[in-house]
Amino acid sequence: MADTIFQLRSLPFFSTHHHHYACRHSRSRIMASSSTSPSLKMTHDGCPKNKIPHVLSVAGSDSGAGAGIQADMKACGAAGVYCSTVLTAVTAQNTVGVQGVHLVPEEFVALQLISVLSDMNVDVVKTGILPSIGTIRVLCEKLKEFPVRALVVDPVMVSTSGDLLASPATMSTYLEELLPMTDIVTPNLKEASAMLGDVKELQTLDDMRSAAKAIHSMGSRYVLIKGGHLKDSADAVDLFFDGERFHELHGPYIDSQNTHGTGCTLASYIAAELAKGCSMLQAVQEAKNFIGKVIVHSKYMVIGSGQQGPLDHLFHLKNHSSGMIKKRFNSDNLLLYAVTDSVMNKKWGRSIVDAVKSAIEGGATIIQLREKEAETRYFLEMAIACMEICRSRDIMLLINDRIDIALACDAHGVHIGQFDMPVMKVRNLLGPSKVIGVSCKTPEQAHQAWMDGADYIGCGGVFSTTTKENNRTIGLEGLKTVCSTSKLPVVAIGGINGSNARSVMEINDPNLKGVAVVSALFDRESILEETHHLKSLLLHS
Ligand SMILES: Cc1ncc(COP(=O)(O)OP(=O)(O)O)c(N)n1
Ligand SMILES: Cc1nc(C(=O)O)sc1CCOP(=O)(O)O
Ligand SMILES: [Mg+2]
Repeated sequence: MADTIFQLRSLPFFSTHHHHYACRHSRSRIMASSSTSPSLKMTHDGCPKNKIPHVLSVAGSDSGAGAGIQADMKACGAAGVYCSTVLTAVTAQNTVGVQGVHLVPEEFVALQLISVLSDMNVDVVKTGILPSIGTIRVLCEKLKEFPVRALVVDPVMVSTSGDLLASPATMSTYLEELLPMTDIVTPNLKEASAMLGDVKELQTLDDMRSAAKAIHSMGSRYVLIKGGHLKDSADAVDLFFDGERFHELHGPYIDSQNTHGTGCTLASYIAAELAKGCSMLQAVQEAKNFIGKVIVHSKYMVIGSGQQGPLDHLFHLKNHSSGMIKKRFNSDNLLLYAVTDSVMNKKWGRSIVDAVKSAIEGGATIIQLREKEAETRYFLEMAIACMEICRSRDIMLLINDRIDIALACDAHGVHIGQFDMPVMKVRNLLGPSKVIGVSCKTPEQAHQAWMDGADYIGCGGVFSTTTKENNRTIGLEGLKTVCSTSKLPVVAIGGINGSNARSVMEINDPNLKGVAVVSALFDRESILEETHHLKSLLLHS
């Protein structure tokens, strides 16, 4: 306590800087629509200063850096938002478990809160573990003294084994004093049930709806119940309630050991998006997308020997070519994508290998072996021979549909459709360094492919074709729609040839990287000449 008083006296802001915050003292909470409030000041040389979105995390430290303050900082960093921290507890933990907890005295929690809130233009406060009644009260008091735009509460109250971490008295203070100040609370199923007195285990979406209503009536303006562990559901369904309407947020349930800290990360990412000016629903959707991606990217990471590894929040900063980390796919390779066809090769009396050689000589930038008729033994022999050619010419070779052949010949990747093996299963089998392309006709399919960790999208049929039976065409309009929302590079396919390739590229969307062609190259007398001709058209369009 003596140390605390000494520090209060030694801080300069009490007498001189207090007036800066007078304008922030009326609490403006996050509304259903977006809002930003950049407060620009000038530097001494007349340049405008940028107000950086700022989240304050009031939470515990995790020495293993999977959860707690450390996860919060990384999640905010990934969202491009500044994160300051007030520690409420220090834990000794790793991937095996929690070995010890040391609570930070509430006077010192108060001092940290004053230090940050009085000086640093905090937009949004996010809470994690609040281990005592005193800590909860100190936080409520300081938030009244230094209002912020939003309060995001992650109610860390139930351990993964199901034990209640908060005493009944602490829980009451939480519900009666903190929840009415809360903009969004993000319990998982067990926490939601604990908040409601543990009278019922939440098992269905209907249970989640009733719980969300009850928690909303306790004072939180928005409620997000995370249904990650909901029984009998293949999806990870979260339920968002805004006081009037429910929104179900669906995402694939991703089977991974590296999920420690997902709750902290989700709440922090919501806080970060709010700090940037998103509406509450947008913030929740962005956070859900981020969590899905980060779990996929963290799946193969090995840190620690325990059951629950951490997430790799900053995966997008990495560009390694090591086997462990995903190789970056150069989308320029999609410019002229040559897709083989065994029926056409038979018709013209040539082997797959000769067809591939000619296409590469003519200027194809990537090859796909699409051999619907070929027997497995022959297909594998041809694929191995084609891989040798492609490796020597530094051209990628992908296999259509057949994950087994891709594995056996160590192809650069695969192309799969909506009815082939699911992307995430393929990723499990091939590992992070292989390229996965997915056929998509709609923005929803393209979004899913991105969420699942695909590398590019094949979009078509742009025009009608006899190469693929019963293929629905989407036209140039359909191609434009997919390209305009896609987060992945796109290659157009279906009926593309020398007379229409320009019109395809002229939709002029930066996501459209090239055209994939079968018959206009392989159902012709000279593959080399046709490829060469199409390549020069593409280079000059
Ligand atoms: C580049 C590219 N785009 C789309 C497809 C079509 O794949 P899919 O929908 O799986 O159909 P099949 O090719 O298997 O008949 C593709 N092969 N390549
Ligand atoms: C293999 C394939 N996939 C399509 C899709 O729409 O996803 S269209 C198609 C056939 C493309 O052959 P061609 O260039 O001869 O028209
Ligand atoms: Mg297929």
